[in-house]
Amino acid sequence: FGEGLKWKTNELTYRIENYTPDMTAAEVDDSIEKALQVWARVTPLRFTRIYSGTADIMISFGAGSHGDFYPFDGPDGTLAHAFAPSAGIGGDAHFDEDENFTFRSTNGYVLFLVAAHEFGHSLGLSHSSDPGALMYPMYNSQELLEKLLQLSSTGVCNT
Ligand SMILES: COc1ccc(S(=O)(=O)[C@H](CC(=O)O)C(F)F)cc1
Ligand SMILES: [Ca+2]
Ligand SMILES: [Zn+2]
Ligand SMILES: [Zn+2]
Repeated sequence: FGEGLKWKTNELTYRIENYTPDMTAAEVDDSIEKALQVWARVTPLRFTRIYSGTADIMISFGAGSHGDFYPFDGPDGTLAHAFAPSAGIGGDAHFDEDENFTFRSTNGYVLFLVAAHEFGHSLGLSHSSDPGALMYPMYNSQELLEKLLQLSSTGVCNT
């Protein structure tokens, strides 16, 4: 949505406003953190979690119409959406509560993958035509998951 904008600072805050019953809170926190780390490794950006007030990236789960002009569509179809950088709703990421999000298993959508993709939008990226790319608008989990995991795992070992 409105890609092409860029954040004016490298210090971004994020806030997890609510949780999905599909996973434990710790798994949601971990998926979000890892998804942000993927971008922190390839950009000068740093992400700080806050627990109240308005963060640059407000993360929430909702189903159907959830307060913006892009109501979700029930199970499958759109899994989530995110807004390009700007004040207010800019940068926010919404996840379709009607999806079954999982932590690592393949039955359902891996939240880490979906979040990493959505945060790409939150950072102003648009879609890639390369089917192996994270920003490819289709969810092909296995290949993406391996690619991201080794990416983020290498990130862990050398930091
Ligand atoms: C790999 O991560 C995602 C792939 C596809 C989607 S999506 O099917 O919800 C996508 C929304 C988006 O591109 O963010 C679609 F266009 F609706 C979200 C995350
Ligand atoms: Ca959906
Ligand atoms: Zn929304
Ligand atoms: Zn996308």
